[in-house]
Amino acid sequence: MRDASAPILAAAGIRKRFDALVVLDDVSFAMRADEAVGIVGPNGAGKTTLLSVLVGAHAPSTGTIRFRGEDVTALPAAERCRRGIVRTHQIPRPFIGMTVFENVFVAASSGGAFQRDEAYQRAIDALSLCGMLKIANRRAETVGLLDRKRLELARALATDPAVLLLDEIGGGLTDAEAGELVGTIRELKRRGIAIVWIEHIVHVLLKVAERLICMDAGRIIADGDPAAVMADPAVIAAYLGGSTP
Ligand SMILES: Nc1ncnc2c1ncn2[C@@H]1O[C@H](COP(=O)(O)OP(=O)(O)OP(=O)(O)O)[C@@H](O)[C@H]1O
Repeated sequence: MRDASAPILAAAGIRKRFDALVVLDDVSFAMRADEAVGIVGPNGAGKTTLLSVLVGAHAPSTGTIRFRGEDVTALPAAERCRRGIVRTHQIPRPFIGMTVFENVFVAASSGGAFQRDEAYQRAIDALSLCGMLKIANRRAETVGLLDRKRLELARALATDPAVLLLDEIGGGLTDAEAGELVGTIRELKRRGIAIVWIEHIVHVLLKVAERLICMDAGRIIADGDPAAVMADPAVIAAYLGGSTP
C-alpha cells in the first residue's frame, strides 16, 4: 500500500516557453491524494498552461511530472487520462450532435478505456452525481452554460480520475450558479479524488480548497493556507491590485 503522505502528483522545475515567451518559470509543487488545491493569479500568470503541462496537453520545455511516484513527463494526455489525471476545460467542449449521455459515455469508454457495460454504468453514475440524469437525452449543444459546465465535470468524472484538474469551471457563471457546483466538487473530494482548481471566484473556490497557490508571471509566489496566501503582500500586489479582498 502507498504511503498516504506521498505526493500523488508532483511537478519539479517546470519551465514552458512559447518561442521567446517564458510562460512557466521553474514551477515546482506536490500534492497529496487527499488535498484540494486552489490556484489563483492574474490573467496570463500561466495557470492554464501549468494545468495543460500537468495533464500532458503541452510538453514542458524542462522539468518533470510524477504521478504516484512514476515519471509521466513523456506520456501523452490520453495515457495520463487512463491513469487518472483528468482535466476540465475553461470553455466546455461537448461533442455537438450527441446527447448529454452519449458525451459522457464516450468519455468513459474512450478517455477512461472502460468496456461497454462498465462505461454505461460509469456514465449513469457521473450524470447522477452531477444532477444531469433528467437531461441525459438532450443534445449537448442545446443545454445552458451551467449544464455545459456540469457536463464537463461529468465527462471528466466518468473516466474515473484520481486527480481532477478544473480550469475555471465557475467562469461565466453567477456566484449562485458556481456555488451549485461546489457541492458536487466537495463530494468528489470526499470520494478520494484529489482536486486542483483554477478559479477567479475566490470565495467559491475557498469552499473547497484548503490550500491555495498564487501564480504571477509564470512563478508560484505563494502556496499554503488560503487566509495566509490571500493576506500575503506579494499576492495583494500581484493579484488583488494592492487592495484587500
Ligand atoms: N499556445 C500558446 N502559444 C503562445 N502563447 C501562449 C499559448 N498558450 C498560452 N500562451 C501565453 O502564455 C501566457 C499564460 O497564459 P495562460 O492561459 O496559461 O494564463 P492564465 O494564468 O491561465 O490566464 P487566465 O486567467 O487569463 O486564463 C499568456 O501570455 C498567453 O498569451
